Amino acid sequence: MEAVIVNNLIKTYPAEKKSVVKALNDISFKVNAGELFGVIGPDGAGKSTLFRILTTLLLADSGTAFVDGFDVVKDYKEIRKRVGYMPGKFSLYQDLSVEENLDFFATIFNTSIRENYDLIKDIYVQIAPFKTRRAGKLSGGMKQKLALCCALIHRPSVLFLDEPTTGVDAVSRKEFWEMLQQLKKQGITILVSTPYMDEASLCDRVALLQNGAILSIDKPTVITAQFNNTLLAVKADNMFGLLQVLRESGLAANSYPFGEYHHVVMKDNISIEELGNYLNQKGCTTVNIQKANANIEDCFIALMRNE
Ligand SMILES: Nc1ncnc2c1ncn2[C@@H]1O[C@H](COP(=O)(O)OP(=O)(O)OP(=O)(O)O)[C@@H](O)[C@H]1O
Repeated sequence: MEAVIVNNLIKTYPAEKKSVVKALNDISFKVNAGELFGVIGPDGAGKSTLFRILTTLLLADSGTAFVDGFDVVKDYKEIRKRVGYMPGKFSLYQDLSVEENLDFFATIFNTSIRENYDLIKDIYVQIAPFKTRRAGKLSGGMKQKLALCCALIHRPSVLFLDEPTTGVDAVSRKEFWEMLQQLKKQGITILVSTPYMDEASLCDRVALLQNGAILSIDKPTVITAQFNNTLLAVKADNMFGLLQVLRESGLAANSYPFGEYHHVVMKDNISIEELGNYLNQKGCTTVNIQKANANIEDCFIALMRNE
């Protein structure tokens, strides 16, 4: 069964000089019940707009969407009972304590912390030592855990997490994804948006979103397997100079900084030796060339160029 169905959603916002921004440009997709589904895209791709439409906080210009079988427009009251939503910006009451925030969210959903404690227990024990601390005085990682507890306290069947790991340190990010895997085991469908491409591999399936359009949608391993150019990781003493030489060479279809290397997407008929010789001729020193495996970021860059 599908937990989310999106058909031809279009959403525009008014922009300057009577023009419009197409935040969602006719997108369609489905999410299966129990899936951990990632919406991956840079700032401005349309992630928040999509989540706000699916959680009934915003109306689309056209198209239809269903969550848990209910129409986001006609059945918005039913959907609000069934979804948990963690918005991108910290949305809890800064002046209420950890415990008071949780109690508040439980009360507005007509439930209690006790009733659903088993669902949040593993997350809540991590913030319980600070339960009397005001939410505004928590660290970023703790705020994120509290927000997740509040989004779960009414036992939603579909959970929407909008950029939950943005601005959170690497350790907390890892812990957060482990928590999502545990929630998935409890049968909750999870839609999570993120600008961090490395998080794609932690999802069952992902939609790559750019300028309101889906560039690709599949299992992360299927998307990376579709990258069919030779990809090289290249390093030299002068990385800035190396990038310029690569871009002027005409040997690469694309080249871009990637961690401590530059990734180079080779043109079909060019060998690694040819590239190495060319770089040496052009005065690049201590050149190191290795074959690389494309990850989601490489695929995203390639798909964006094709667009
Ligand atoms: N209320 C608004 N009025 C005008 N334009 C908007 C409004 N909200 C969003 N936009 C524009 O719509 C596009 C999509 O924005 P959206 O916030 O959905 O993207 P996002 O992927 O969530 O990125 P971000 O992380 O930057 O919020 C962007 O170009 C944004 O500037």
